[in-house]
Amino acid sequence: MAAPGQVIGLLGGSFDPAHDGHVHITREAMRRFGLTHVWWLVSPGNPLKPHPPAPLADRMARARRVMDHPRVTVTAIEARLGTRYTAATLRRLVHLYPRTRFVWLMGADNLVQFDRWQDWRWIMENVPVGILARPGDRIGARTSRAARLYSRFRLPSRASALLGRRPAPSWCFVNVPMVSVSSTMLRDRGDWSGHVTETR
Ligand SMILES: Nc1ncnc2c1ncn2[C@@H]1O[C@H](COP(=O)(O)OP(=O)(O)OP(=O)(O)O)[C@@H](O)[C@H]1O
Ligand SMILES: O=C(O)c1ccc[n+]([C@@H]2O[C@H](COP(=O)([O-])O)[C@@H](O)[C@H]2O)c1
Repeated sequence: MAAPGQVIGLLGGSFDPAHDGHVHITREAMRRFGLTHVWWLVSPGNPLKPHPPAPLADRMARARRVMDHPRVTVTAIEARLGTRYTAATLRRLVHLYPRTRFVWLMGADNLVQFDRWQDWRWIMENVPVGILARPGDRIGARTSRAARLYSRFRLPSRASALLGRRPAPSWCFVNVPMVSVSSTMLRDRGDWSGHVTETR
């Protein structure tokens, strides 16, 4: 699945459902962070979210319809590995693919609460992190605890293309054009409730 020399961006998410915002940040991340590939890690369930998402098979099917790019793979690898926490997933991937470079990708909203993630410092210290602007979260992200504690490891956005080749800790925030869609918005509009009412 991964080959030596590749620089693979990992976009973890509930994808409940996948939408144009995910597609947009994936394309921007490939361009800005010098990634050769991106994997969408469709999560068995975000450990911080109280309600379980739609069935994994439905979210995978929708994600594969929405994201059509030869260098993007939609995968349920966390379900296969039996991991739910990102640090555990990354530990396994780094072990399985020692000659591949990984970059953890996330929207700015996740940097705001990153210090609540399990072993978040391990993530910062072992895998470069690429952060993409999201409506409403740009300032909160840049002033977050994680951003402050790791401020001296921040790569300036003009050097973002180097992120995937740098040793951790290294993180970079890029101010990409923003798309305001969210899965919450789509669920609230009734556009998605797994296989039961999906119309697309
Ligand atoms: N419009 C967007 N702009 C920037 N980042 C986004 C956007 N939508 C999702 N992301 C990022 O994609 C990753 C996966 O997101 P997720 O599947 O939780 O979608 P979501 O729209 O945030 O869902 P929900 O509304 O249910 O919280 C996260 O890192 C999130 O920050
Ligand atoms: O590891 C953690 O503690 C942790 C806490 C919250 C979220 N995550 C991961 O962050 C990614 C985005 O989650 P979500 O639900 O906002 O799409 C997804 O891969 C989750 O598994 C991970």
